[in-house]
Amino acid sequence: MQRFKNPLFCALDTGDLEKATALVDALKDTVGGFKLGLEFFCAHGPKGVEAIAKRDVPLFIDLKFHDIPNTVAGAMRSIMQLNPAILTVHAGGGLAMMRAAADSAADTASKLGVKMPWLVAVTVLTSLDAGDLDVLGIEGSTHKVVARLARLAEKAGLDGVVCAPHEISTTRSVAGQDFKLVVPGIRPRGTDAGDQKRVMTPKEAVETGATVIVVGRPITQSDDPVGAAQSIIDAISEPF
Ligand SMILES: O=c1ccn([C@@H]2O[C@H](COP(=O)(O)O)[C@@H](O)[C@H]2O)c(=O)[nH]1
Repeated sequence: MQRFKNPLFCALDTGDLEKATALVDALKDTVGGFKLGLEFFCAHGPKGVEAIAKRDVPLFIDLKFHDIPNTVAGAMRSIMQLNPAILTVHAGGGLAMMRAAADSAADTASKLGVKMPWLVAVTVLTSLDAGDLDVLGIEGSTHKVVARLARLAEKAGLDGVVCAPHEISTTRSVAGQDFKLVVPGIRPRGTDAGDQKRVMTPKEAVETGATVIVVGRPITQSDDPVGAAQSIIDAISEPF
């Protein structure tokens, strides 16, 4: 049995709690879950997350932890109190940091008696392209870098990675079949890419093998968020 009713997670990138809760109430029967990120968490913290969690929806808390192993292990103990379904760290924090995160999450889940969330590592942000990697002094294509970081995340015991749709096939070829591929950078045809540089349509991403697709602005900034979400679900013809 799959963990979520469908692969679509809606990113609630807002500091407005009323707007976020209204979107959850409107969309909860349509989408598979909701992603709360830095903007929401910096504005409302754990209490804001609890207000959303009360709606009994799967929550992806996307804080992309990136620090020394001891600090990330502590952050993981704290965030696990909110019973998330998915959590993120940055793969660039390295093997020891990712191992510390995985160990801390597993230990805390067992102490709290809650289900272990999927712990996934951000590889190369979807807002970056080959030119940006070059400027950062990172050698190799986005495919090579994502594959390298995915192998490292798997070795650290993580459940999967966050990658752009373009790297789904490469990542699948270097990691196990159960490895989760959480994929932002999703744009229904005709919608604005904004700051995203590596984008694909929902249908292409799911057909290529995304486990979860993350869509924010094309839904939340639409005049009809429920209609926008439903048309994404309709476009993903394969059963999840
Ligand atoms: O590489 C990454 C990692 C995370 N994200 C997050 O996904 C959503 C995408 O929102 P859109 O409005 O659909 O662009 C957003 O919350 C990001 O923080 C990402 O885009 N890329």
